[in-house]
Amino acid sequence: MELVKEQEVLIDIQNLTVEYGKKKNTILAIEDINLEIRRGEFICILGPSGCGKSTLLKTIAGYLNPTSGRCLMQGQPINGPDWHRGVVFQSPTLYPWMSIKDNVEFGPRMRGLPEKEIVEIREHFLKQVKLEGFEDKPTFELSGGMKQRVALARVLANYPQVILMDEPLGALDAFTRANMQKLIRGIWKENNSTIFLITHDIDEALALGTRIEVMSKRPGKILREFNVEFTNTIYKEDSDHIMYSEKYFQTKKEILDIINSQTEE
Ligand SMILES: Nc1ncnc2c1ncn2[C@@H]1O[C@H](COP(=O)(O)OP(=O)(O)OP(=O)(O)O)[C@@H](O)[C@H]1O
Repeated sequence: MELVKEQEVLIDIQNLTVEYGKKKNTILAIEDINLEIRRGEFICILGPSGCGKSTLLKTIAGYLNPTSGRCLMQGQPINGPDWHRGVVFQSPTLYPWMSIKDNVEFGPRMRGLPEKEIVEIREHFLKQVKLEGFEDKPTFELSGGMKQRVALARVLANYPQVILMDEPLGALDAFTRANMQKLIRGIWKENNSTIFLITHDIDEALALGTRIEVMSKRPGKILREFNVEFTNTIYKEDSDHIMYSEKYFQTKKEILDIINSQTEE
């Protein structure tokens, strides 16, 4: 943990409150959130349904403005979406008429990179998400897991400073989900990425995160923070065999108790 503390703060959220609507019809979604995201962290957000997790992510992405408080990236207020924060949603937002190749090349092409570099980036990231050989397939033909891998490659191709994921695996079957978790962990490690991921699945947060933030019911506040490192120990080296520890089950129960306390009337 000491090492992480020395890393640069990429996102600095200070007393963030976000409301929807105007005047009498406002909905207070999140209230007074303070959170720092440091380079290399894998932050997982858990909380009851409707507590404001997506609102927090959308504010970091720059889609929503703070009602009060601040959301800074490398010291500068976030004023709108940009390539430094790549977003992966539950339903992959791909261009369905385009091939996998064109979807992944889209960002680098928009940034005006030379053709040779665009091809290198595309080949590198399609290999990383294990889709080499599928370049020319149109994306409407793909399974849910494949689409999500294209969405991930498309975000990675922009070399974002932070990757924001809003329940990226929520719509996948259990088997594909487990494979995708492994893939995301591998990419995070290999690229030394910084990831902020929303999930409803405590096991997913425990298996991936280096820090878990548990939110209250709406208006969402951060109730507890858990520094965890099961992501580095949970898999036996070079195998798919998962090793759960006493500490794992203890932490899971603590988180479950907090979330249950927020959903009981
Ligand atoms: N555009 C909007 N206008 C008004 N209210 C909204 C809007 N978007 C979200 N909300 C409300 O704000 C609250 C927080 O929503 P948000 O989607 O951030 O929660 P969440 O924790 O991500 O939900 P879930 O777990 O169900 O995905 C909810 O009560 C929701 O109904």
